[in-house]
Amino acid sequence: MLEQERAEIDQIDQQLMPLLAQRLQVGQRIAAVKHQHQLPLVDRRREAQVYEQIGQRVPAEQAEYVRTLYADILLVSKQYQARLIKAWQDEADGQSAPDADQSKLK
Ligand SMILES: C=C(O[C@@H]1C=C(C(=O)O)C=C[C@H]1O)C(=O)O
Repeated sequence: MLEQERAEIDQIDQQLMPLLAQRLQVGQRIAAVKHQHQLPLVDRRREAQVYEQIGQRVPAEQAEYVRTLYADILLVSKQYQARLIKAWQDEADGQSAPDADQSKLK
């Protein structure tokens, strides 16, 4: 019982997990550009495009669930980028302690 379905889910996860890691990896490159050019971390217009694509790619009855999943994917994506940018900034500032200089906190 359920072996077949769980094997299917395992196969899907096998594709999905590396793709999620790859997505974060591309985010790392985007973060580097944002750091280099002092661009804001969050881009709401781009996020709206991502959510819009869900409506085009997912059956209507599942779109709401996929949107919820993407809210987490985007959140983690931004957390990851924020951590990278902070580390690069600290490096550029000479490894100052995180709260040693309040003026550097965003
Ligand atoms: C990856 C980016 O950074 C943020 C994260 C996004 C994402 O994970 O899709 C989209 C927009 C930004 O808020 C980006 O700017 O493209």
